[in-house]
Amino acid sequence: MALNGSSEEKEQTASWLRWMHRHIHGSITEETRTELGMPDDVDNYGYIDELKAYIMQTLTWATISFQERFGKKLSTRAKDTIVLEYTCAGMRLGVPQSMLTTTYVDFLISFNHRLDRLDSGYELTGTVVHNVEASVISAKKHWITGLLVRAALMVGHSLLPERVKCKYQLNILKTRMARAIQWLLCATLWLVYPFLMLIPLRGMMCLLLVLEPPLRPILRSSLQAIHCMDILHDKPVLPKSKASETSSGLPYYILWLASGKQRASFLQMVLVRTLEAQLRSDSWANTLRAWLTYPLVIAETCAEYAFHAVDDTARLWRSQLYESSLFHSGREAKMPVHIGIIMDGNRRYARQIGEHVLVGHAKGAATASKVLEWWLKYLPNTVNYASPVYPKYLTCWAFSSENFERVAEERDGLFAMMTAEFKSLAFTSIVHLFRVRVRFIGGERHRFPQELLDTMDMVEEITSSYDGLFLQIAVGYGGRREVLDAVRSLVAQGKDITEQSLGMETYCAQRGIPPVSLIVRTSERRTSGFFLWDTQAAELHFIDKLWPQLTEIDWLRALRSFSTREIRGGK
Ligand SMILES: CC(C)=CCC/C(C)=C/CC/C(C)=C/COP(=O)(O)OP(=O)(O)O
Repeated sequence: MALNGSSEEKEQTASWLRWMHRHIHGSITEETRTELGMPDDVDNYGYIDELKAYIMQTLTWATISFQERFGKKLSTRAKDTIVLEYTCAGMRLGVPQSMLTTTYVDFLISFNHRLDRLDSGYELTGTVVHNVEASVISAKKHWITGLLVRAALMVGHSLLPERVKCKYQLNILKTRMARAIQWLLCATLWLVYPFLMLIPLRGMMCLLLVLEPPLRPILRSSLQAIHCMDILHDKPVLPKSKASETSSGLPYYILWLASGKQRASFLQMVLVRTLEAQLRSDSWANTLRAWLTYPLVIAETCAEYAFHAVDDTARLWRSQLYESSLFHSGREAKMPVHIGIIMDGNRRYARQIGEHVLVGHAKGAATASKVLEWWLKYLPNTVNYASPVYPKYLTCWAFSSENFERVAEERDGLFAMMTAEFKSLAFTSIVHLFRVRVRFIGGERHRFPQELLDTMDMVEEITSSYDGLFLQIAVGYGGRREVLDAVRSLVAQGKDITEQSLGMETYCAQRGIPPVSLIVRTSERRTSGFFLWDTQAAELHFIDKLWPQLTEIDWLRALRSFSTREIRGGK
């Protein structure tokens, strides 16, 4: 599951989960439903929330056990993150937040408690387990997949908590021989785990498609199902046309298989190229052409990845150097308390790469998510973060009041993009891990589409109890408008307009957020009215790059630049 994947990736993951959900629902018989006291409600997919929470928690347990058994020992933070990933997925599937946990310690308590309740209350029985097992085993598939599915069931079962394992025995594990095979499988997995981890999940799926062509239509149709569903509104996430074929005539799932958290891994790419060659081999002449050019295609992929590997290593070293000079130099680095970011240059970037302006905005949105990652990345390992030496407040200016005047196509595209990004924010594990309270500031709400407004309300609501860090997103924001609103509010309250009273009415002050200490802006050297009142003492840091080109080093450089400035506040 993508920790910081793109919002599109998260939409896909959620829709995928919901799609599987529907199928599992299909395997639950009327009898089981009555026995479990499940409501007959189709919208609920036949699951009571308790059972959904139980499934999410079992998966959480299995993932953590898998990592610990076959991979490396996990830190508390890593475990917290896994718990949160499933919590976010559970929330997207409609499990009430109160039934899920945000830390590993709470997860253990809650999981054991849930198991106790399931044991003593209604019998969860092996029926559900056996029905799922039967439907998985009996589904029509090629022998390779059949074997893999059995192996996955065996390994998966070995990862369950002891008390669940002995209660819900799988049919395929009844014989001594099967249990010996299970033991062997686990031992083999332990040996090959480090190599397996080099191929991400999408690479594995690609490998399966290479080995077993009958699976291709299944992936195509399930991806169509994924693309056709948006978890909150049950409507298409991507236009249907995108789900069929790419411009080169290959199925759309190729693009999906070739994507990854940041860049697809090398082995994944080799597998994608192999699958492409197979897919192109639809006639004698095409087969010959595809396989003759195959070595060249692979050589090109190797060269591309070698270049990226050098580039990435250099970047990593540089950011590590910056990081250590900032955070580990022995003295406490001086940090801005509140950083305000003006993202500028998306359209120019799109023009530079010869793409539609919305592609520039999409790249810009990806950079905004990366900034969130960089902001949180250097924090100490804690959910109850309280260190005074790190920027606690971050404000990103996403949409200005002037942006309403852009052409309808761009404006509507931006609205759709912001809706997807903000929705994704609500289900981003690091937001919950660091207890980031998200709030939106700005005016002219009536000019935004209802879906965007609902999404903003939902994000604010989901994070309303958090107080670790604060993320403000300015939408429909204009500096003059903010001052005007403050004055109008004072007049309406019949108060005197003084420096002090006006200072209490700004968007930040109303939320208890301190004035901005550092403004970071890309590509231009002006502040365009950003927090007109609350930036009197703000330091400015301009970056001569377009917003989508921003890197982690630029972010660290901004922090370092602030830490070296002498700030006397006029004294
Ligand atoms: C999560 C989150 C905060 C998402 C925000 C989505 C996003 C990237 C909004 C930026 C929109 C915008 C008007 C950027 C300025 O570039 P420009 O269009 O003015 O480019 P130009 O200066 O080249 O014309």
